[in-house]
Amino acid sequence: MERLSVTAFPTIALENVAVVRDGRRVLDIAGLTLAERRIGVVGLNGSGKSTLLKLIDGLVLPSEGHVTVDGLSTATDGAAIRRRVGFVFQNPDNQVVFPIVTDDLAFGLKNSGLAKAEIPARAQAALDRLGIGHLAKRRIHELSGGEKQLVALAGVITVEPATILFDEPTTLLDLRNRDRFVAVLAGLPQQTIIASHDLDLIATCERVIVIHEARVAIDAPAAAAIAAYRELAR
Ligand SMILES: Nc1ncnc2c1ncn2[C@@H]1O[C@H](COP(=O)(O)OP(=O)(O)OP(=O)(O)O)[C@@H](O)[C@H]1O
Repeated sequence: MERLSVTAFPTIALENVAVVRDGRRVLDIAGLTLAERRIGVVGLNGSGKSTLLKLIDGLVLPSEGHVTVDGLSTATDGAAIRRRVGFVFQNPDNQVVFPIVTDDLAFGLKNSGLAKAEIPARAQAALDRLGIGHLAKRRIHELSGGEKQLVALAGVITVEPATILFDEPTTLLDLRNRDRFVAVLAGLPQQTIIASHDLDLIATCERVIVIHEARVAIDAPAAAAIAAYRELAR
């Protein structure tokens, strides 16, 4: 059963943003507004994709310029933004804290404002939604990579963010788990922004941004953006 109803997607805006590291501009974006449901981000290694995602939820702050989510600034409203914007990392081991699946999800809900008694049901509902309700009492470190990735996604879904950022979500998955994860992702009602080298996954996005040498080189519907990226990558 669908728990979430997302009617309008947040507006993410980057204005004159630069991220400078060791004197080098590792991301340099004059202006970018993101409001579509499914947005893909592609680019060569080191082009700046992860940095872009981390800017959006304030894990990285801009050295210059401003990043806002529905008018909230990552510089001053990071905590409020992270309640609206969830992040699924490439390696699920980086985002699980507790050994047992339900305990980990419950931990994520500690500051959600939910009554303590409601937390287990909310956690179970997120697992059920992803078809992994049977993993609730399992030890996370004994799960397969694909199962762990789904548990990490369940942990993000429980807090019902309006936007979910995915950084290389399928690279650790075998073909079966990848296909399962991609199917789950396609059914999410949230705004999703996906950085990936998996061009079949990127092809499912309505808008695709190609980052090249720290800048937005192409911003187009998926087919055109992927074709242009293939040319760029030659
Ligand atoms: N804290 C930092 N200090 C120095 N350089 C950094 C730092 N963070 C990122 N960089 C550099 O910024 C550039 C962009 O990194 P980023 O992780 O955003 O790239 P990416 O496009 O996600 O790459 P990949 O496809 O390899 O994951 C890289 O050259 C990286 O080395």
